[in-house]
Amino acid sequence: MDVFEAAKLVVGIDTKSFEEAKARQLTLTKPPYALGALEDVAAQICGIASLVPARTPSRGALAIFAGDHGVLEEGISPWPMEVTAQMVGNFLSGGAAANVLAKRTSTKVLVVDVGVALDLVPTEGLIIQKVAKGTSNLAKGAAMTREQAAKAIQVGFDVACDLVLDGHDILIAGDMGIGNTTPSAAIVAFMVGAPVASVTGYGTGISSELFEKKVAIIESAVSRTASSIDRSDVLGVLSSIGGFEHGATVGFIIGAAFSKVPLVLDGVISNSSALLARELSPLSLQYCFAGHASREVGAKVANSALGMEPLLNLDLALGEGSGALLALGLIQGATDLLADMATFDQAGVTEK
Ligand SMILES: Cc1cc2ncn([C@H]3O[C@H](COP(=O)(O)O)[C@@H](O)[C@H]3O)c2cc1C
Ligand SMILES: O=C(O)c1cccnc1
Repeated sequence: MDVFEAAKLVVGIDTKSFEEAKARQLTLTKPPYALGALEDVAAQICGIASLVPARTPSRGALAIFAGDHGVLEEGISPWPMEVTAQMVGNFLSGGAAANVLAKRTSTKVLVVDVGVALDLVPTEGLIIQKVAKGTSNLAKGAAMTREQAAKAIQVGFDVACDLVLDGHDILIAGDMGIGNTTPSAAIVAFMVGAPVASVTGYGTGISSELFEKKVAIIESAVSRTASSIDRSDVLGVLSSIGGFEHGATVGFIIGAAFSKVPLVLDGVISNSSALLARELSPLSLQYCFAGHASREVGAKVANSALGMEPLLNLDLALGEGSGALLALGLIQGATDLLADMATFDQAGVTEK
């Protein structure tokens, strides 16, 4: 299905189930609201499932969207481009942080090559849907064409729908792409209208000198974009300052909402992408959880602009889906609590 058509068909979560879940929390053997944010998480899961109590999501799937970035030639990351492809190999052989955390929650790990510069060998667990071999350098002009942006969004949407058809009941957004905190900060600055320096982070750990350079490059790309593109023009924004991972993540978010399954956002790549998904499909955000507050400052700014409270704050600065995977256990626990705790009546506990 065409993702842009699907985006218009996304419906909001079931508010009746959401409210019913909130009411049920008050009947469980605990002081009112004692489970804090977990009560909201469980209610949101019930709203998504249109069922109270909802079944706990137990078949998670992490899609790691991988792509390269032409802007790397400006020296905005200390790591060479080939690390993207090398890390794809690491994901496929199970050695990355995301693999270790995915194993703990029996989450399937899928790598989607949406624009890695090097040719990858077809392997089990790898989907090759290269839009191009890396983006163009956004410091010099548009990062991609509008057609490429649309193609990346479609890839992410298709991956989400296929995973749900395969029986996955919660999706996790991951990323791999050396240099990708640069387009992420550019997207946040442009979409939120915040000063670039206030949304740019240190990525993989850059020096303060490199940070100044990163800010200057993003500032010039954002002002080039602002002169000709409107915030509601998602293809325009992506083509000007985005990455293929961002495009795919936009589609992945819409695909989850269209398929009525929850999706856990990770760090600054998925948070910035969610700002774009909101333009195409505002209701799709009702299916999203902010997994964590990344150390990358743009992630925090994006989450607050989206009105989302991150579930964890662990000072992670990794991406890959790592923070979202950690939040998955928490979402599962919250859903279990609503379903399995005894009520005051059942347990014979006196209510105040
Ligand atoms: C070995 C390694 C593993 C990673 N896993 C995720 N990232 C993360 O760091 C990169 C973004 O940071 P920057 O914009 O500073 O390059 C992305 O690849 C992201 O997925 C990694 C980076 C490295 C080096
Ligand atoms: O916020 C993130 O996900 C992040 C931070 C640093 C490097 N890569 C990703």
